[in-house]
Amino acid sequence: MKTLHVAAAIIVDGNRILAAQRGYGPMAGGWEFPGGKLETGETGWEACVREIREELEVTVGDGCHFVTVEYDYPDFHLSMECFTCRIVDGTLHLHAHSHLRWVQKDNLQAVHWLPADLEVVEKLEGPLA
Ligand SMILES: Nc1nc2c([nH]c(=O)n2[C@H]2C[C@H](O)[C@@H](COP(=O)(O)OP(=O)(O)OP(=O)(O)O)O2)c(=O)[nH]1
Repeated sequence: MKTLHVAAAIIVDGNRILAAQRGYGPMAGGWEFPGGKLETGETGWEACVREIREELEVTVGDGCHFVTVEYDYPDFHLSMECFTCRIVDGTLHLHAHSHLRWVQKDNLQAVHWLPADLEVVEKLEGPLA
């Protein structure tokens, strides 16, 4: 089974986290942490910063590795490095998603996360997040 290497941003603003709804493809409608596939030679964090600029037109900083999710979808394996970070420059715009929503940390189940993201959400709800 092929493996997709993805970097995702857990963008934090106080008690809120940014959730993005996929607007196209087989997982359209599901909510995720914005990000995308690593390009050759990139670190996870470099890919995260690039993808967030491309998708949302903002620069993220203060990246801190939070978790790497290993998840088997029916047709591929997902290896997803997730970084907590914050917006340090720019204003949010929608390019790759249909909606954005700031979700309170204590109400993360308010949106329907993609299956691989549930592990991240559970960890964010835990005492050490
Ligand atoms: N960015 C992101 N992708 C996720 C998350 N959870 C999850 O299962 N995925 C999956 C969806 C996609 O199959 C893959 C990410 O790839 P991607 O964002 O480049 O999406 P894509 O293949 O549709 O992109 P593209 O080549 O059309 O630009 O990982 C998440 O929280 N963030």
